[in-house]
Amino acid sequence: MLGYVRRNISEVEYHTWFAPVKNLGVQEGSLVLGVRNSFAQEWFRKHYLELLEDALRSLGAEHPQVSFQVLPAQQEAMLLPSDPPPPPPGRTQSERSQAAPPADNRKSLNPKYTFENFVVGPNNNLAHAAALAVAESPGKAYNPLFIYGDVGLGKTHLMHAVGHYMAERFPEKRIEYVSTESFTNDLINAIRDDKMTQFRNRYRSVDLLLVDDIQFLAGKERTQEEFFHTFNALYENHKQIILSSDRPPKDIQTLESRLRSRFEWGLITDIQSPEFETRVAILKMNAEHNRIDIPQEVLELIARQVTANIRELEGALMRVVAFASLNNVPFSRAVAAKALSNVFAPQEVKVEMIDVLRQVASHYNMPPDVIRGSGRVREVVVPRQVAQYLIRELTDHSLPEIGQFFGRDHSTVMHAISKVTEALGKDVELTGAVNTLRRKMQGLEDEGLDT
Ligand SMILES: Nc1ncnc2c1ncn2[C@@H]1O[C@H](COP(=O)(O)OP(=O)(O)OP(=O)(O)O)[C@@H](O)[C@H]1O
Repeated sequence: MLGYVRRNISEVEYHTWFAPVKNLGVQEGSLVLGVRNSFAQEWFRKHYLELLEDALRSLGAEHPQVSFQVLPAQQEAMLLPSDPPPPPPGRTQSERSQAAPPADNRKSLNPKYTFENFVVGPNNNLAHAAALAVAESPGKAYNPLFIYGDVGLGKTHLMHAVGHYMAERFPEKRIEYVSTESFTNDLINAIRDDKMTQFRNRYRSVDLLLVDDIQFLAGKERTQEEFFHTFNALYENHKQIILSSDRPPKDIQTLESRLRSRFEWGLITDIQSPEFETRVAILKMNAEHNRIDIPQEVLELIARQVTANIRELEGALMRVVAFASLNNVPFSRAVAAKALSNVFAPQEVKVEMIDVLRQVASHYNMPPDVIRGSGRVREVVVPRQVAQYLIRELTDHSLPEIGQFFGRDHSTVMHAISKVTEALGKDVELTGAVNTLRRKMQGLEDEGLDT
């Protein structure tokens, strides 16, 4: 069936969407395909349902039915499998291959969330260093390790990375990742089914316990009580505990003080929103893992628009890839702006001085440095004035800042702006250039896209 699909769509499209799909078999007469998230589910329903039904018809099905199910997080792999992680420091490949066969101690871990796949930047380097220290000396370096930060910034990723690292080195160790919600539900079920001994055995016999979203312990007295005993049992046996939360322990309301103080025993570290360069690096890594060749300037445009949440950043990249492949157009800034325009209103598109300069340079077919340089011939002066005019219009930069960018003072920029303003409506060529460039920069250039 996949052969049929592959013949009918582009290679990029196939790799982006179909390579990660899992066949979950036939349920109630419908072929069920597992997809990585709800965005992909919606996308498949909208764009590939007919194709898949045709594929089934080509195999003789009379009334083909296909449905899509989101895979649970731990089954969700990289879109395409990446290379296996390198051996941890201190062990050679041959020693590694003689080690015991990997136990299923990674079953609660997402295979994508490794240290190798974690981009380190100023926003997360302390949390990363702490996680690495814990991975190297579990139960010794910092116990517990408490990581906090806003939604989608990599807390779960780092916790799992410690798990993978430990699983690789000590296949016999027991690793358990659980959300606070699952811990609570397990407890409720254990109480209901009279299975508290099993519950305690399960959580108190692990070597590494990773608990996500610990802030949800707030207000749950019975769960807090049980977690307190779990914590003590592990701690006393020098087992490593890592907790994540959206806020530091002191800000978790209605948390028993004995728990709060325990959470503060080890190391508390936070993760902040990534800055621009880190966002671009994350996008680049994602694109490389998925073997998508996408120009840096397109990645930069995406990174400028999605600033606060890495999960959304990854979603934005997927949107752009999907949009370009469905419209069969190469990646460009205009395509990316268009792909994201439903999610981010055009006025939110942030344009930087360097973007304007690049666009003007490409419009006039000359290197950006020549426009910024000292040349005084009309062929260079006009593009320079246009660039300064558009920067003033499309960015928040002040006249002195624009002047500095061009190595000139603010009065030169003022002069450039008034020159362009005067010429608009009179000089047809210049007016055309300004309008085209403005549209491009605002992401409104449609490049003949079929939307
Ligand atoms: N530094 C990073 N490098 C690469 N990918 C990252 C990085 N930080 C986060 N991610 C990716 O961003 C996505 C969200 O990360 P994660 O689920 O760990 O966030 P979180 O902080 O636990 O969020 P939540 O509070 O919603 O649970 C994941 O796909 C993760 O792989």
